[in-house]
Amino acid sequence: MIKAKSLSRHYGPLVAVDRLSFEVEPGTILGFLGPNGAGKSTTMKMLTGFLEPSSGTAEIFGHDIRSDSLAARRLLGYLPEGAPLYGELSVERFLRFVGEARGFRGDELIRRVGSAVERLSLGEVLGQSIETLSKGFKRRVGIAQAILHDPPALILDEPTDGLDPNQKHEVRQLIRDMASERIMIISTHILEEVDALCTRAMIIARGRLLADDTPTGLLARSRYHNAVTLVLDDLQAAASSLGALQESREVEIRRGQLTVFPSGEGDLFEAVTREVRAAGWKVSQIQLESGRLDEVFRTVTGSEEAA
Ligand SMILES: Nc1ncnc2c1ncn2[C@@H]1O[C@H](COP(=O)(O)OP(=O)(O)OP(=O)(O)O)[C@@H](O)[C@H]1O
Repeated sequence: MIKAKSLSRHYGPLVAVDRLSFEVEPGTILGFLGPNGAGKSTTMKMLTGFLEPSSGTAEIFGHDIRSDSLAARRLLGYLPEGAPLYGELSVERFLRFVGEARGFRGDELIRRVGSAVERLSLGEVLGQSIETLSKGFKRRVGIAQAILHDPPALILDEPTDGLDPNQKHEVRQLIRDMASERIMIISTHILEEVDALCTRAMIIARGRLLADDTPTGLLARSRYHNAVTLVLDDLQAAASSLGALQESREVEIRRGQLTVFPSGEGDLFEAVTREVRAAGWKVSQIQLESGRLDEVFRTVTGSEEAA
C-alpha cells in the first residue's frame, strides 16, 4: 500500500503541502481533488521521488521514499502534469529509452515496449516524433512510459486535462482497465471524473486534507442529497404548496427549476409526485437527486472546518 505520513513541503514561506497523512490500498482509484494551487502536483512529486519533502515521509509498499527511494520508485509509474516528453524522439525510441533506463535489455525490452504499445494503441504512430502527435496521443505515450515496468502503483497527474471528450473517455477507460490489483492515484479538478472513475476521493486545498470519502459519501454531504428537482409550468404555485408538505424542509427556485429539500420525515419523492398529480401541473422533468459534487467541493474547499 501507499502510506503518506505527515508529508509536508514548503517553498520559502509558502506551505504547499501541510502534513498530509493517508493510506491507499491496491484496487483503489483515488481521485486527488482540489482547486488550482492546492498542492496536488507537489504531493505527487514527493510520492514519486521528484521532490524532497520538507518534513514527513511516505512509504510505497513498505519502502520509504527518503531512505529507500530507488526501491520505492521501482514500484511506481508516474505521469507528470502535461506529460513532458522528449519531443524530438519517435514514440518507439522514447519508449525504448525509458525501458533501458528501467534496466530492461534485449528481448525483455522489446517485449515490454511492445506490450505498452499494444495496451495504449500506439502502433500507428510508433515512428512519429512525439512533438508532432495530438494531445491525446502524447498523453497515451506518457501513460505507456509509466506502465512499461508494470508497476503496482500508478500516479497520474491530470491524465485527462486538455483532452477532447472522446479522448477523455478513452483515457478513463484505460485507467479503469489498469486499476484492478493496482493503486491508481489521479489528480484532477474535473468533478465528473471523480464520479465517473474514482472509488475514493480526497479533497485538498491550501495543502491540507479536507475530505476523504467515496464519491457516494461525498454526494451524501450535498444539501441536494435526496432533494427532488422539478421543471414545471407554474413554479410559484408549486413552490408554495410543495414547501408546505411535512416531508419538505425548504424549497428553492433556481434557473427555472424548483428544488424541494427533504425534512427527513416520510418519503419526499412520493409526496411530491402525489401533489403533482393532484394539482395537475404540467411537469416536464422530475428527478430525485443523489447530490451535487460541485456544491460539496465549494463548501469543503471554502471552509477548512468542513473536514
Ligand atoms: N517550484 C515552486 N516554487 C515555488 N512555489 C511553488 C513551486 N511549485 C509549486 N509552488 C506553489 O505551491 C502551491 C501548490 O502547487 P501545486 O502545483 O502542487 O498545486 P496543484 O494542486 O497541483 O495545482 P494545479 O491544479 O493548478 O496544478 C501553489 O501555490 C504553487 O504556486
